[in-house]
Amino acid sequence: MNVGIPSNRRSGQPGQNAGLARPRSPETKTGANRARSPALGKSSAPNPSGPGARTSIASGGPVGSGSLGKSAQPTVRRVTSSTVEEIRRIDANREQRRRQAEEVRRSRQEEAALLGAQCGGHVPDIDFHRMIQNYRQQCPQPVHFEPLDPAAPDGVLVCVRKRPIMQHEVTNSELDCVTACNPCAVVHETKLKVDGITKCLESHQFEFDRVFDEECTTEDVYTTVASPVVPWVLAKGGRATLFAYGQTGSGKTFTMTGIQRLLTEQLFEHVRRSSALDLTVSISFFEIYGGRPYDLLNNRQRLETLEDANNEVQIAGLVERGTANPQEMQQCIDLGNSLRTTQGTAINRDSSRSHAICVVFLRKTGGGSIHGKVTLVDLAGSERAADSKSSIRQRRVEGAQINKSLLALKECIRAMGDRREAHVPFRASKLTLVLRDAFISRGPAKTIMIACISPGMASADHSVNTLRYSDRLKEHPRSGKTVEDGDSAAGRRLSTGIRTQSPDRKLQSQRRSPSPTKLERGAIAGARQRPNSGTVPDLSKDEVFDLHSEEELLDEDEEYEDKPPAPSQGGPAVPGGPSALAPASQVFPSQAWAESRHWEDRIVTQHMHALQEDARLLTKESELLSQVQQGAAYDLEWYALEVDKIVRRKVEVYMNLMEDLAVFKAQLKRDETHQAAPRRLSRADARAEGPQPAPSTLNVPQTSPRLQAAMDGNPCPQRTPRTPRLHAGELPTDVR
Ligand SMILES: Nc1ncnc2c1ncn2[C@@H]1O[C@H](COP(=O)(O)OP(=O)(O)OP(=O)(O)O)[C@@H](O)[C@H]1O
Repeated sequence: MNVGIPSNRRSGQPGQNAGLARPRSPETKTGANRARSPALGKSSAPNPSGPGARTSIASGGPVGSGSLGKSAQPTVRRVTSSTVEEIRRIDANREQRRRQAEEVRRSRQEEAALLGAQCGGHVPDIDFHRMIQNYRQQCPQPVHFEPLDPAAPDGVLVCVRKRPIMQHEVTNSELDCVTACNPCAVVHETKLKVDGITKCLESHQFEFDRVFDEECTTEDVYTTVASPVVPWVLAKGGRATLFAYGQTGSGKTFTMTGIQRLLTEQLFEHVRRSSALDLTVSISFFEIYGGRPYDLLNNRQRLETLEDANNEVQIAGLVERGTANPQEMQQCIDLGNSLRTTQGTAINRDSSRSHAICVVFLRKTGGGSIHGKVTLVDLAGSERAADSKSSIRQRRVEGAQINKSLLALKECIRAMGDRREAHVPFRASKLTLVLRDAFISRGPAKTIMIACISPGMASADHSVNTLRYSDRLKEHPRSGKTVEDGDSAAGRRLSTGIRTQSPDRKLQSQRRSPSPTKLERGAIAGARQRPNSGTVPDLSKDEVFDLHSEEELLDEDEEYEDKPPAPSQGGPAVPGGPSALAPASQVFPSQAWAESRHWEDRIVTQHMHALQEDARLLTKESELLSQVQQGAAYDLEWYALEVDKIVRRKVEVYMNLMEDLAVFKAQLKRDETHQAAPRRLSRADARAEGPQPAPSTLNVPQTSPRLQAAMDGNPCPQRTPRTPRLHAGELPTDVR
């Protein structure tokens, strides 16, 4: 018999069901709880009737209109079991949950619509957006930017600048995943938990000397980090070096051009004020592209890095322009920036593919000796291997070269930071070679690294790498340690002093691993009591990424060699340096790279010669033709002979070019596949590996003497002597 089941449950009347969701009145609660069986565990009151027993409750009148209600007599007391009560309670809870879920869905939709409107209709992941917002709300107020203290001990100042999110990132529904809260920079990564559904936030936190958010202007950056350096350089006669480092498209050039402009204005003002020092301002501007320096103030003239007997690196032929006022200096800077090598890449439409180095000298008037120096280095953008997977080989080689030199820069800093390493591999790249005095300086020196980061979520892993790279620089001690670059290097003392380290930094410096360990990072986060709304960063994975990325970098290009210096050879005189100089590029070539370079140069030279020869033959040909057409050359047999000679010569020239091209192409292929140890290919190798020139029925020599000379590394081939000009009626003796 169903008397115990309430009719409203069976009839399913909404009004009555809805009423169940209301909080129960104390009376109902008491009665229901008393009736609940102990098996449900909710009631403390024991049920004397035992499990399954029904408790009779006076209903106070008829209930419901269902069949059950009809069968029951109005005067019969309603009987409700504990199970029924439990079902009611569950129903009520479910209903409540449904309403809450509905409420959450509606507010989520509203938020997504709002965010979508801000992002031009592209809705990013709203859950991650909320998590990041939540994280930011819990962040403490950023610390006020204190300008760099010029009196602070020499060392490396590491700052971070986050640029605003760009339209193309918004269009790709990318979230701003970087929280810049001076002195902390946090990169959030979105992850799914192991269940594959639950979203969580992974936050990588770093601490630097200054962290500039997207609201900060270049003036803010300049005033804080660069401006105090100018009076210091004048007063101490020091050397200051500013680097802009970061992923391609992260705002390095934007920041550096602003700093160049502001420095120009400030420098002349201070020089004017310090007229007693009697200084003049001059500027050099060059870029390192593909491992070679080019003068940006001299129409991209190719330069040579030379090393003197004292192991001082000199850049032969680099133009240094004297500037009398800020306008002149700005003109030089604008000229240099306009000549810089740029290319469109997948990340940046106008990506700088070179390291631009602008050196501002303060020299004593008349004497010419350097009083102080400010070097502004706009590093080429670091790239992930994935970013540099361009179909154009040149882009890939550029990317590999850039990464290689940045890796070399890091290695130098790493080696200097490690007291156990006596050798600093400055020669590992041109960049580190020419910047050596930024790190090893006899006088007072300050180095400022501005790490630029993109806020887009697609760049999160790259931003973490940039911050990790910069984090590494903080460990550079510059603390009275002798670092030598090669056994013959004159031992140079690093300028003494180390920045006072925060406990966090000390903690990091004690270790040898590239980044804080999981525990350390946890300790850092804990020490700062910064809430992390996401999961604990999985550093083991980060380490793998870091190693992986380095492997990728190395894999993109051959490992560089760091050989001991060769004895100085005779070379061109360098202004301001000893006459006996050895080209640094010859002393320490990267073998495979040098091999490619050799062939590249040779092919270009060869092509030029072929073109010149062709032009000469063309002139001869047209003269010959006009003679025949005008009837001046009546001997057709002679005419045929001359044409034959011309064509043979042309074929010979182009066959030689084709053969060299075949070798070059095989070399490129070999470089790309990294299969063989670098070695110079012979023509036989090339024939075996590369495409064959078209078989010729003409009896022409396979290799010209000029070409053979070039292949054997002999001096540049001699131009063929010009044949005397033919006049109408004259017979040419030889077309060669
Ligand atoms: N702080 C900023 N505020 C506004 N726009 C910025 C900022 N930083 C960078 N940008 C813009 O971002 C784009 C990329 O910047 P920039 O060319 O300076 O990057 P980069 O790091 O030098 O790249 P690459 O290494 O490829 O040359 C430019 O359009 C620039 O105007």
